[in-house]
Amino acid sequence: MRISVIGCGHLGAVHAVTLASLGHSVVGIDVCEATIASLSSGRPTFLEPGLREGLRDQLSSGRLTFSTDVSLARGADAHFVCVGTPAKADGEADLGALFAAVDALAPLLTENDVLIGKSTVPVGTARLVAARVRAAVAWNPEFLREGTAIADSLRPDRIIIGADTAAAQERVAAVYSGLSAAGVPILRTGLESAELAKAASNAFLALRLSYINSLAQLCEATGADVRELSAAMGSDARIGSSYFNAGLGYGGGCLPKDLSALRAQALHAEAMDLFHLLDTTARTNQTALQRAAELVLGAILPGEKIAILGLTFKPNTDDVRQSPALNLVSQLVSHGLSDFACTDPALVGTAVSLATGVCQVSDLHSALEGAAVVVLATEWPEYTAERVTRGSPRVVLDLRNALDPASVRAQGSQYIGLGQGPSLSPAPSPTTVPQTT
Ligand SMILES: NC(=O)C1=CN([C@@H]2O[C@H](COP(=O)(O)OP(=O)(O)OC[C@H]3O[C@@H](n4cnc5c(N)ncnc54)[C@H](O)[C@@H]3O)[C@@H](O)[C@H]2O)C=CC1
Ligand SMILES: O=C(O)[C@H]1O[C@H](OP(=O)(O)OP(=O)(O)OC[C@H]2O[C@@H](n3ccc(=O)[nH]c3=O)[C@H](O)[C@@H]2O)[C@H](O)[C@@H](O)[C@@H]1O
Repeated sequence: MRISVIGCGHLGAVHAVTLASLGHSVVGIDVCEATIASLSSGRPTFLEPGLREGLRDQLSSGRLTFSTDVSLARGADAHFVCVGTPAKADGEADLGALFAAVDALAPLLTENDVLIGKSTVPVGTARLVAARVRAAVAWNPEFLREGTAIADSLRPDRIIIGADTAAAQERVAAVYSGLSAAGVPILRTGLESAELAKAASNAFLALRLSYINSLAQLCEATGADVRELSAAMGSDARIGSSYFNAGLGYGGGCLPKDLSALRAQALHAEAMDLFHLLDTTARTNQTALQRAAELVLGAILPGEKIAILGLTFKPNTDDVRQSPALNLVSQLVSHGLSDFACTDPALVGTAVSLATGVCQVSDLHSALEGAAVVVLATEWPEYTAERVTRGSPRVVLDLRNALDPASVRAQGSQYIGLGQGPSLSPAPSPTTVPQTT
C-alpha cells in the first residue's frame, strides 16, 4: 500500500519506519525542515534503540522517503496523522497542530481516501476532524513506549481501529495485515471508544503508578518494603507485576499531558468522580517527587557534594520532557542546593534546561568524583551498584529501587531506597539545604 505519515516526531518517525518494514511504500511529512533533512539522511532526531538501523534499512530499500511537501501525500491509500497534541496551560489538549495538519491534507483528499488519526486526542476530536475533510476518518491510537518503540510497534498487544464504517476499518486493517497474520489481535470499535481507549489507558497507567507510589509512603512509615509489596500484589494475575515499580513519579511527553487532558475533559463533562480520581493521581505524582526531594535533602550533610545519575524521564531515551529526574534537580536547586553534578548516558556534554536555570551534564566519572551522596534518579542499566559506588560515596539514594542494596553496602556505602521500611531519619521539610559552613 502507499501510505503517508504526517508528523515525524517520536511517534511518526517510528511509525513510518515500521510501516515501511511491513512492506508499504511510505512518505513521512513534517513541517520541520531540520527533522526532514535529518531523517532523509538516516539520522533520527532523537535516541530510540533500533531506530537508526531501521531508518537506514528502509531508506535504502527505497520504500521510505521524507519531505516537507504535503502534496506528496496525494493518492496514498492511507494517511496517518501523528502530530503533537501538547497540553495547554489549563491542562486541555492543544489541537492546533492537529487541525493545521488536517487542513493542509484536506485539499488533497477525496471520498475514497481514509485519514487515520494516531495522535492522542480528547474523545470527540475525530468527529471534528471528519467535519474538515471529505475523506473517511478512522482513529488508530498508538501504545508504543519510548525506549522500546520499535519492538512495541512490531509486536503490539493489540491494534485498535475506530471508525464509523466497515470499509474504513478494513482499509486500516489492511495496513496491519502483516501484524494480524502474525497473531496481533485487532479490535474494531467506534470512533469515540478508540479515542478514549488511548487517553484512558495512559491515565490508568498513571493511576497505577500513583497507587504504588502512595503505598511506598505507607511502607516507609510502617516498615514494609514496597518492592516486596509490589511483587506480592503483582503475583495475583488480576493485578500483574509489570509497571508497578515505585519511584519519584511518572513523567515523559505523554502520561502527564494525557492525564491532564482527560481530567479537563472529565470536569467539562461533569464526570466528577473521574475528575477527582485523576486529580488525586496527578497530586500524588507531585507528592512522590516532593518526598524524593525531602529524602535527598535529609540525607546530605554539611559540605557534601551530591551526584545525580540519570536525567531523562526513563532509560534508553534522550527525552527529558516532564522528566521526574530533572524536576527533582530543579526542586533541589530551588531549596538551595549548589554543590552537585548531574550525569546521564544520553546527554553527556550537553546543557539541559531546568525550571531554575541550566544544568551542565558531566560524564559519570566526573559526576561521581568527590560526591558523598549519589542519587539514582533514572535507572539506566549501566548504573550498577559497582559503578555508582566507584567514588566511595557515604550514601547511595536509590529513587528507582533499581540497585541491589546488598551490593551497594558491600562497597561500603549506606543504601537508602524508596518505600523500604523506615527512612534515614524523619526527613525535614525541604525549605533549606543544610548549611555547608
Ligand atoms: N512519544 C510517544 O512515544 C507517543 C506519542 N503518542 C502521541 O503521538 C502524538 C505525537 O507525539 P510525539 O511524536 O511524541 O510528538 P513530537 O513532538 O515528538 O512530534 C510531533 C511532530 O509533528 C510535527 N508537526 C507539527 N505540526 C505539523 C503539521 N502541521 N504538519 C506536519 N507535521 C507537524 C512536528 O514538527 C514534530 O516533528 C501525540 O498526540 C502523543 O500523545 C502516542 C503514543 C506514543
Ligand atoms: O502515549 C504515549 O506516549 C505512551 O506513554 C507511555 O509510554 P512512555 O511515556 O514512553 O513511557 P512509560 O514506560 O510508560 O513510562 C512513563 C513514566 O512512568 C515511570 N514508570 C514506569 C513504570 C514503572 O513501573 N514505574 C515508573 O515510575 C517511568 O519512569 C516514566 O517516567 C505508555 O506506557 C505508552 O503505552 C504510551 O503509548
